[in-house]
Amino acid sequence: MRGVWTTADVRSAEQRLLAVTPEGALMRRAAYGVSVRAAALLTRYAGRVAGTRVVLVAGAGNNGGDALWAGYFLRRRGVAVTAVLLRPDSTHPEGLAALRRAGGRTGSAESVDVAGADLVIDGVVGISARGPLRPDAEAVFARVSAPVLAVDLPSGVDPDTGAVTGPAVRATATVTFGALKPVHVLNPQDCGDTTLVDIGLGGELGEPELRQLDAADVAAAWPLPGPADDKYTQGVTGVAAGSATYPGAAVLAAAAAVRATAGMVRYAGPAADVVRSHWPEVVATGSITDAGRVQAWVVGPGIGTGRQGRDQLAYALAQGVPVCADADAITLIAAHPDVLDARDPATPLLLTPHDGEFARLTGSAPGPDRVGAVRRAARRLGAVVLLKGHRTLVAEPGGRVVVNRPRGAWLATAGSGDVLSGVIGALLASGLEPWLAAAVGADVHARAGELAARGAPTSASGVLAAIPDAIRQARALAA
Ligand SMILES: NC(=O)C1=CN([C@@H]2O[C@H](COP(=O)(O)OP(=O)(O)OC[C@H]3O[C@@H](n4cnc5c(N)ncnc54)[C@H](OP(=O)(O)O)[C@@H]3O)[C@@H](O)[C@H]2O)[C@@H](O)CC1
Ligand SMILES: Nc1ncnc2c1ncn2[C@@H]1O[C@H](COP(=O)(O)OP(=O)(O)O)[C@@H](O)[C@H]1O
Ligand SMILES: [K+]
Repeated sequence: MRGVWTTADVRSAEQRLLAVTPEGALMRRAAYGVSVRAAALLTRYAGRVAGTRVVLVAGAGNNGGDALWAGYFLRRRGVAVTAVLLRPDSTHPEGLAALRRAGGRTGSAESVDVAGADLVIDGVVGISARGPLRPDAEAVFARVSAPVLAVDLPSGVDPDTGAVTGPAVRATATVTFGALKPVHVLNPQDCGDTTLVDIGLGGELGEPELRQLDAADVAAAWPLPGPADDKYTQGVTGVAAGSATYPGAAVLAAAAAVRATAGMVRYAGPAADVVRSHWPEVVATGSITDAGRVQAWVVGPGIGTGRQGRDQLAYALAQGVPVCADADAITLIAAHPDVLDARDPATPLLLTPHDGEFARLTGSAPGPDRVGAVRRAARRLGAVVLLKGHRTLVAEPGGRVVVNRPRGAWLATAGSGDVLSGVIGALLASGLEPWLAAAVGADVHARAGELAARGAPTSASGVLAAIPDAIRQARALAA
């Protein structure tokens, strides 16, 4: 798992490291990393490094200092460097002196030929950023047509939430230092391709704010049958979904559970005939009370919000096995919180709302601080909460949050959420703890979306069919 730390965590870790590091060493290390990435971008976009033109946009603090020092290193590679000083009176003095010493020039926003640059380096503001770009910086970036390399993070984007509430830099690439910050994983669109430069912060960082799974984490967690296994030992998934009018949700959720693991899948509900006709390996019954034993229940997709759905949910919650409550089950819990009384508090509960369901469940939309919102909801509900969206967030009551890596927006298609709940249900049935089940399920779901699409729109059935390839992909990358 990769960690992601808040700006407050990074700042205090930097303070501890600064105390034992020679003056200016960290900044030069950081800036050298920026210059290396800048040279790679120049090679890619201008075909060469020496003889190109780079414009630095430097603000008042150390972020500007990094940019100026990066300019110093680029000068040594034959690049013509000009810095726009947004706050000439409070520009980082050592960085400015170094740039000048190396033959770099400076100018005002009006005098520098920003439009003629081969690359622009954004050193306006870093982890001390508050709010959007101010008008002077906004005016400079309005004239930029070259690729932009952001120092630490794209200025104007909130470092801790990734939210954009006004003018902001949209970077081609970002070089960050010491640790990934939330902006890099919550707003990859504005960061572009992010590289992390090691400045020796590792030992100073505590618990991360967010985590990201690697293929190795997914491969290690994914249940595979072993020599001693049979269809029961791998966990039986129960799916209570769909209705006579809407059998699709039932078919998709049950089929996703079939695709995800090798054990057995039971379906219970009014779409039993349809499910059976599409997926003969599913053991289907009309009523949840006749379903037989399972090791986890998925309940909710397409069950409706009436009496029947409520009874199914209450029954599933009373069985003493983990429950993944999705779609209508979430709406039912929001409308009748007492339905949760049927659950033994020790029985894991996992909720998978989209934004609308989240608002119903908690009384307010997630808002710009999605991590804070999902973390609070998990704590209050005593459940794992998976908040859907372009980036899926999974929080557990103890506060740990995983953010998945979006792989395009292919999953924005009807029924793909039903597929996700089936996958997660199968993982719960196999015995994975709910937080990990939701996180690795979301990862494979996103991989399946990308594999199904291969550059053209896909559908929930396409995502479903690609689940085995998604699992193979994670395992191959981890090998
Ligand atoms: N510490 C270390 O060891 C290392 C640190 N490193 C580097 O230092 C960076 C942090 O530097 P920092 O703390 O000096 O602040 P920084 O982000 O440059 O902001 C400066 C000032 O900008 C202003 N400002 C705020 N919002 C704004 C906005 N929206 N638009 C425009 N201006 C805005 C605000 O001042 P104000 O104008 O509000 O008085 C603020 O004080 C970090 O990101 C990394 O790049 C690396 O070298 C590695 C080693
Ligand atoms: N723009 C997007 N980019 C990536 N994933 C998305 C996007 N929009 C939705 N998704 C994903 O697609 C799934 C949709 O689920 P849901 O809203 O329950 O739809 P449905 O009810 O039609 O199945 C979720 O896993 C969600 O995270
Ligand atoms: K920046």
